[in-house]
Amino acid sequence: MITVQHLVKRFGDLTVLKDVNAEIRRGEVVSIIGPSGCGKSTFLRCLNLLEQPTAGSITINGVDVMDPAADVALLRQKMNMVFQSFNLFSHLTVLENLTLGPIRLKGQTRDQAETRSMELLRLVGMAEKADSFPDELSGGQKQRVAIARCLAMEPEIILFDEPTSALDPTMVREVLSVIRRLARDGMTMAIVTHEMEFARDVSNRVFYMDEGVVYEEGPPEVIFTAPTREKTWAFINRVRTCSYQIETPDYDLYAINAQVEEFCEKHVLSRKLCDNILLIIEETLSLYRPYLQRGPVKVHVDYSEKTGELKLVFDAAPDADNPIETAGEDDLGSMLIQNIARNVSFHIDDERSRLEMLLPAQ
Ligand SMILES: Nc1ncnc2c1ncn2[C@@H]1O[C@H](COP(=O)(O)OP(=O)(O)OP(=O)(O)O)[C@@H](O)[C@H]1O
Repeated sequence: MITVQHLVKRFGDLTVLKDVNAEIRRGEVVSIIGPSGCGKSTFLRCLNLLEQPTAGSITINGVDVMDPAADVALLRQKMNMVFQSFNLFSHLTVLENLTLGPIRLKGQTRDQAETRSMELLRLVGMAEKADSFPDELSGGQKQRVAIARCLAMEPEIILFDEPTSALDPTMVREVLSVIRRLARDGMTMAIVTHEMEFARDVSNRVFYMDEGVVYEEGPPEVIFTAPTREKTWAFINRVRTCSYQIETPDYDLYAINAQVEEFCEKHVLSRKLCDNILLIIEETLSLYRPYLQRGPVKVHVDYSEKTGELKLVFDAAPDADNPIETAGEDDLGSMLIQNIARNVSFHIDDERSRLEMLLPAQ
């Protein structure tokens, strides 16, 4: 339904979107997540030309929206947007906020527009407030009215730009329930959100944005539990991380230990976990000693606040073999590592080899 290719957006010297490629299909609910400032809202605003893209192409049902001859008003009806700050007209009643667009832009009669608007207000639980003014409503109520107003334009897709960021928790729930209801009814939606649990259970697909691109995309069960790329994993798990580079076989283990202890104290990790990290690093580095002649080994310690798990990654030259396998099953160090660590895995790609393992919190 919507195809985005090589989308670039610059603000002066700042390149926010470097090369965004994405597709949103009819009936899909896509959540867009990612660190603050990575360009999620900019991406959404480019889709309906609230921001003019610098380069690239966007098509909706095969129609190029960046064609200078494109009807931007019609496009915005098809891809209607719900904003964080509601954007209701404060001098109009709730009902008038809904009927304005259909009367002015879609040529509906007042009667037609009011009948449909009342149905939509019922859908979002706001019919009772039809004659109220926006200032008389809570934030959650305003946002539900804004969603009904958006629906009144019969969009093909709704773009939600952080629809709950300005709301307190009870109101977040009422707005999310309305969005869930629309998802059940098969509405196509793209939702920029910081509500991870919601993104997880409402979407068919999740885009994780980072570095100016859709860095990883997939079904929520993959993105939220087993993302394949490093930054997605770190974001999802709210990872605290530290790294050390070991250059020679005569590395200073005391200095590394002191840094690990400091990291553990800072993140209030248990004494036992800290001792296990120290032990595993010491044993693994000693297995890596022969490779240190050829190049450095980097040690990453990643602690996930969310799962309470600690991941250790040893990153070496691509010609390094799995040092645990090389040492053999009878090696004491290798036995210790296998006893304490879980999910020990070893991968090689063109540039690096990586030995990864998880240490349980308890
Ligand atoms: N109109 C603008 N002019 C200049 N810079 C802008 C403009 N709009 C956005 N930016 C910058 O672009 C970057 C991306 O902003 P954007 O709001 O798209 O990020 P985001 O991922 O939605 O962030 P958040 O999750 O914090 O809302 C930020 O550095 C922001 O300051």
